[in-house]
Amino acid sequence: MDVGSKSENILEIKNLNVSYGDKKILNNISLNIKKNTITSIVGPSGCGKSTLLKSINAMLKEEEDAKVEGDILFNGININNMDLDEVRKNIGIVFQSPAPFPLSIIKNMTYALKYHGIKDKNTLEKKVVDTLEICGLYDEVQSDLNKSALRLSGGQQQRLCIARALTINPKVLLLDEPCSALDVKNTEKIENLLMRLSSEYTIVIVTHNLSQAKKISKYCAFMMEGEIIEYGEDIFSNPLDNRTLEYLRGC
Ligand SMILES: Nc1ncnc2c1ncn2[C@@H]1O[C@H](COP(=O)(O)OP(=O)(O)OP(=O)(O)O)[C@@H](O)[C@H]1O
Repeated sequence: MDVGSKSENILEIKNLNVSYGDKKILNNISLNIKKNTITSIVGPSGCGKSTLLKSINAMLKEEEDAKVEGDILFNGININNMDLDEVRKNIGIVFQSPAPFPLSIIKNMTYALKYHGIKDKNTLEKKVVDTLEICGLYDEVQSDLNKSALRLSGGQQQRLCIARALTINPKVLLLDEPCSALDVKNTEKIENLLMRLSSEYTIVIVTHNLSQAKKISKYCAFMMEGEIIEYGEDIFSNPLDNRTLEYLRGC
C-alpha cells in the first residue's frame, strides 16, 4: 500500500522477507516511509516489529542465522549497495533500555563524531552543545559533561541516547520502544522531543503504547505475524481491517 507521491519516500521497503533459520519472521513486507514525518509501528508482541527496524538499519547482516530477502531503498539507493558505515550514519537507532556507553557524557556525545573523523575541538564542542540543547538536555547536564553518563536518570539517559544518535546528522531515526522503561513525565518529554525533531528528521518508532502512536505519529503501520496488515494516516480513526479494529479497540 502506498500513500502520497513517491518522491516523499525516504525509505522504500520492497518485498522484505526475513527468517531466522527455518523460522519465518517477516513475510513479504512492503512499506514506504515518508520523509520528515513520524511513522509508528504497532502490533502484538513477537510480530516482528524490532526485526523490521533492525532490517532497516542493516543490523541483521551481523546476525549469522538471519536470512534477508527483498530490498530496502534509502533515498532510492539499495542499502545493500551502501557501505555499512554510510547506512548507520544516515539511519540511526535507539533501543528500548537507555544504553549510554559507560563513559562521560561528553565522550558519549563525541564518540560517533570522532569515529567519522571529526577531530577539531571547537567543532566537537559546538556540536555537543547544540545537540544537547536540541534535545532539551544541555541545561540539565552542562556542569556534568565530564561525569559518567550512567549517573543520569533513566529519562535523561534516553534523551542522551537520542542526542548521541543525532550528533552525526542522520536522516532517519529508528526508535524501538524508547519509552517503555520510563515514567509518564519522562515519556512525555521524549514524545515532545520527537515531535519537535520530526520537522528535520524522519522518525520510525516501534511502540506498544497506542495512545503514544496516536498522539505523535502521522502514519501508523499495524503488524501481525510478520505482515503489515494496514498502513496509513488514519488507521486509528478509520481502520479498514477487522484485525486492526480489534487490536486498536478502545484506543
Ligand atoms: N536472533 C534471533 N534468533 C531467532 N529468533 C529471533 C531472533 N530475534 C528475534 N527472533 C524471533 O523473531 C520474532 C519477532 O521478534 P521481534 O523482536 O521482531 O518482535 P516484536 O514485535 O518486536 O516483539 P516485542 O513487541 O515483544 O518486542 C519472535 O518470535 C522472536 O523470538
